[in-house]
Amino acid sequence: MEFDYEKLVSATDGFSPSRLIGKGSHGYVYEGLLHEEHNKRHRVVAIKTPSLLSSRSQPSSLITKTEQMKKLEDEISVMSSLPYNPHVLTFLGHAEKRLMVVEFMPNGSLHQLLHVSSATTSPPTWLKRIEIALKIARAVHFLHEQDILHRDIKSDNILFDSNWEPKLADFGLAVDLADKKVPTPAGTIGYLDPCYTSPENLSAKTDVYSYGVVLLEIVSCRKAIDVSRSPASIVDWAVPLIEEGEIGEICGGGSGGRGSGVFMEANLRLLRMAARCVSSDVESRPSSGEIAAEMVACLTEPVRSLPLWVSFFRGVVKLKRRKKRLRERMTWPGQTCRVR
Ligand SMILES: Nc1ncnc2c1ncn2[C@@H]1O[C@H](COP(=O)(O)OP(=O)(O)OP(=O)(O)O)[C@@H](O)[C@H]1O
Repeated sequence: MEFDYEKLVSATDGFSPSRLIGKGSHGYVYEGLLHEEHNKRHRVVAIKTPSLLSSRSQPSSLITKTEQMKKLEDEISVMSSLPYNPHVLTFLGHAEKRLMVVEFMPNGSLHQLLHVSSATTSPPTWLKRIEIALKIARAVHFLHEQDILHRDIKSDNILFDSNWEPKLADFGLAVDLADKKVPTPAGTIGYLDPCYTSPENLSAKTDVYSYGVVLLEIVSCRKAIDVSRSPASIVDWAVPLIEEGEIGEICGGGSGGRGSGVFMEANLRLLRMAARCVSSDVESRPSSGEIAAEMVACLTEPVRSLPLWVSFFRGVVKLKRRKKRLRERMTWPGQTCRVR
């Protein structure tokens, strides 16, 4: 959808600092209030601009301006080509390819949820976290099916909507393989595939590496790079532990899955897959489709072992009832009988 440029400017009160949500390396994101003619309602959206368009931004060099405009144009082009997917940030439109309108995500990022909020509150339960991982695996698989590579999968780029549904966002580095352009390697340190050293090395497995890092982050609640620890890289820390089968330390970070028996088997499978994702042998990494399927299997694993628990508890309840009935039958007025 094409928006009127001036309408978007006024939706942000002229790029008012009070509407600024955040700053990226190439642009600013504002909260905008759009008046929708068809239903006479207001809708909150997020509006992304190259930072030079913001009235209070520092003057930029010509190269930087061109680069910023180009990056946003590319992002608009990729996002507008995508069909709707519930796990991908929804593109709503643009104005002159200089402003991009997307759905507003009011609940912050996965990075905040795992690493910032956890300073005051405990991180989400194991099940919740693995559900997030599954949804993002589906988002990546969806993109790969459309021949799109994201190139910047990280917990900062997984945002939560008003229902706390996670969505993959920030397509600033995304590449449409149909365009046959080979961009120079780019990404975020800590998530960037070390095998992606030249443009020709780019493949879907580059995204798989970054996803593997996010999965390690989700399971362990440890940052991708944590300079206060040794080794600082989550990959260098977790992979040897996974190879030795010592996953207790990795799973100890969050609540609800601390190596407890029911989840242990699922955690082991998840972590083995994460280790395959970040393998230096690119060919041995799973495809995004395989990841999504394995995630489903891991999520159903604890549920499959539930019948065992359920029948155990049913057995205990039945036994208690039987004892109670027996006690009632064997008890006469003035006489007690002990049934163990
Ligand atoms: N649709 C949205 N709703 C709410 N907040 C958003 C939305 N999109 C981005 N943000 C927030 O705005 C900030 C800037 O986002 P943006 O995608 O431009 O850059 P980034 O991911 O921080 O950086 P970079 O582009 O350098 O990777 C981030 O804090 C992000 O969480």
